[in-house]
Amino acid sequence: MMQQYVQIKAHYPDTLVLYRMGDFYEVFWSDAEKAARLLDITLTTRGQSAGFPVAMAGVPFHALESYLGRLIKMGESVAICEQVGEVGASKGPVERKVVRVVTPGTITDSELLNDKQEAMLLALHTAGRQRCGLAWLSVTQGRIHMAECGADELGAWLARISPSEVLYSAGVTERFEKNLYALRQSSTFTAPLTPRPDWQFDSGLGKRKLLEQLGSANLNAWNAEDLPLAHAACAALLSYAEHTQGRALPHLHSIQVQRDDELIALPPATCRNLELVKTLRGEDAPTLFSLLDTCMTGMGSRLLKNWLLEPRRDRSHATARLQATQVLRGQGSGTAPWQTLRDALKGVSDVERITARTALRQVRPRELVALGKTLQKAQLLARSGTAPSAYLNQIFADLQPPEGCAELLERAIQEEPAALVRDGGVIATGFDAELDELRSIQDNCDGFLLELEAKEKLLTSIPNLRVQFNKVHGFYIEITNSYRDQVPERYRRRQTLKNAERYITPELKAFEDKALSAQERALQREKFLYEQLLDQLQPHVPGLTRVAQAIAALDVLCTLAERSLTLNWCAPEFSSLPCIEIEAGRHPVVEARMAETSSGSFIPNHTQLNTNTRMQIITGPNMGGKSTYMRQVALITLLASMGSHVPATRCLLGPIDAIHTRIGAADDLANAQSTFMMEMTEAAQILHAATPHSLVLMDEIGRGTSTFDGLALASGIASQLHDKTKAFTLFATHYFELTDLPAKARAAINVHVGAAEAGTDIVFLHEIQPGPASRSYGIHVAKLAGMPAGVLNHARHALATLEERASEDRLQVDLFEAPAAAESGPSAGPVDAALAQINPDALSPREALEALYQLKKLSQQV
Ligand SMILES: Nc1ncnc2c1ncn2[C@@H]1O[C@H](COP(=O)(O)OP(=O)(O)OP(=O)(O)O)[C@@H](O)[C@H]1O
Repeated sequence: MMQQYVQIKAHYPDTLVLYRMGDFYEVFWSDAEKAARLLDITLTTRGQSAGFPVAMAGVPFHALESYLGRLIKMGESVAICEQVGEVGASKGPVERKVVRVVTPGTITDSELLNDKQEAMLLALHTAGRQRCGLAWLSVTQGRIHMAECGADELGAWLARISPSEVLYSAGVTERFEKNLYALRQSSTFTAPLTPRPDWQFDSGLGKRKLLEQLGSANLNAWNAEDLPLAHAACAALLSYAEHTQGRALPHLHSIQVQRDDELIALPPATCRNLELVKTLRGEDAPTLFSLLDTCMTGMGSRLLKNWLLEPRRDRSHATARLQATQVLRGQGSGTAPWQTLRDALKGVSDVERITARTALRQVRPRELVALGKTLQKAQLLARSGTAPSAYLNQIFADLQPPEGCAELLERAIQEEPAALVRDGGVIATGFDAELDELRSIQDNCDGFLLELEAKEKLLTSIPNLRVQFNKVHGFYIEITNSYRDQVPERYRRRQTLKNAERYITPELKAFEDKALSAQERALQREKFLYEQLLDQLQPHVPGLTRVAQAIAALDVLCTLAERSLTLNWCAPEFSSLPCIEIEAGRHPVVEARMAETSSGSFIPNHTQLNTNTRMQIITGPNMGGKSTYMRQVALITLLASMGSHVPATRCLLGPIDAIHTRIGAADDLANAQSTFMMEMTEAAQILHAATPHSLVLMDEIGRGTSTFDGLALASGIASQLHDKTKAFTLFATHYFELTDLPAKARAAINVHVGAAEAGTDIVFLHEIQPGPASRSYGIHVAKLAGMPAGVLNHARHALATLEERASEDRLQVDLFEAPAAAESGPSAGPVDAALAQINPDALSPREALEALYQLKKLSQQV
């Protein structure tokens, strides 16, 4: 048996192999030590191998799911090795096989999956330094996603996709691998990284696999022909997914190509700072997603998250969603359409995951019952009639279940089947004549025997004749010796006892054959019928996927309608001219929190950004509401772009290509970056990436260093954003000197958050008002924070002295004066000069070598 184990384990060197032995899954040697450590189970030893005791640990088979869940959460992969042969059918150990490998990115078990979250498996390919190919899929969805991006954008893609497992080629450069681990350490993504053999990342192989998967001659229909790097990633992705499932994935029949210029870029910092799906502390609520997600189904929640994190630059999707939401909101009288539809969506099963599990032949009987019921509901919903929204009509059309599927499920599966097929009691009565007969034999066994006994008594006139059964001899008719001579010819003797003889008749023998194996055969028959049912369901898989998508979309649209009404949001409008115009905008999450805790009402604020005003310099006291205001503009922009209503009374939005944020500074100790370094890195990334169609939030840039350095850098960054980048910019600062910028910069204005003084106290008005703030109120805020009176007194005194000296010494410094010349790199030396003279294409090998010697000589002289 250990030989068999070692052979199996050799194929899964980096995976915990759970080896089925009777009622336990056992792990051996280093796997046992690891499992004992991770799961806190007892480590024992048994027997010896090469003179050493064999370490082993085990978990009971019925508790597998819970142990699996814990291992997967810890990022482990597990190979499940089952007994597949008949016990005792051959010499030696019963045949065993790894039936599936469960990894964090390829889980399909409903118990292990999060309802609201897709488990994405992502493969990553890089050739050269510049470009990366990405391919990702959720095994429980029917779609492969592909993209190619610049190496510097990889972090943003990984943050947005948020994979559960990342595959990369074992042949990548050390530098690339280091970068990847650095991204993970900086929490850009949290998934385990799994290296795969280099040869699996083959572009040609990937394309062939895709064509095979889609049953198509080319990839033009999906606009996916020209993506060799993504194809290479796809090859590894599909190989791994198939390897873990132990079979092909027939339900993957569409691809979606994402191009970087199609989506509104939401870099990792933006997702984090705007608290879209996680709070800054890493919790699930309160976030924008937790506020929005009142979906009735897991499918809806997952799609909503997708819409939120993948807003498109093109407004057609958003417009269609808004139109549909408008219809669902109703006219204000009677029950609104969204309410009726939501009621119907209650209790709907996860068709998407059940469909995937059907395609993978892992589906459980009860899931199929739930699927059948949902399809009946979907059929009713599909008849909801026509609506003045093309998108809604398409959804209603897509809700029509595949022909005959619901009926097949209803006929085939019992209403309340056993949890597992192996327990029997799954296939419905009336579905299969042979199964019904086998079951009736079991049910009627006693009746038959009594009937037979009465009949034989009558025929033979033997009053104490008895029909009986025992495990060794099976069925028999027992006749005491006193009636021996009345035994008819047709009786065959089976066994002789002291006082009696036991007989069998052809009729009883036939019954015995049937009855003895009836239970076993019924079970076999059920398994066979279940497999046959799965075969019959396979052609319905594409149709079922379509129904799943329609349910999810309907759920999200009803949710958006409900949220817009409950939270009193308005429909945004889109413009082709650059602008972000918001009337009475609110921060949705802060407002909801305030309503929840009854801590006053949120003060709405207007925002006017257009070609004339591209930048707001925002000043005002700490706690005044600067960050809240800036974030609310970004959140409203994002909500509108995904096709949701927005917390405002009016919103007009022009084209947007990215939302960049530089807010607060969390120390990145893990990556040994100081607060200031991180602040500058993020600001530099924004200056490189932003365009005139981007929205940029800069909160207190420069505060992480000395006042002069910080002020100088902040003014440089503000000027660059205004003059060169020309992005829509909200620039909050405590440097009053920056309020001089609008005097010079045509498209910048000053605004401030209002505050009123009441003696030594301060009242925050949270209102954005035109012009710069008059003062900073830092000491007032410190008082509010409970700073000791001694410190406050000291500070007031120091402040007065500082202010006095500053006004005496104040030099007329013009922060925004253009520098004499752009700072160039280090001055060019003789080596650079010599290098500049060289044209590599024009050199012979000999000349090249000569040039190299010369350069070396020059460099030694420097
Ligand atoms: N418009 C508003 N209406 C009501 N309350 C608000 C509003 N804006 C902000 N607040 C409240 O004020 C608090 C502080 O706001 P915020 O963090 O935006 O201030 P800030 O000016 O950015 O402060 P700092 O400069 O210290 O970062 C918020 O937590 C919120 O409770």
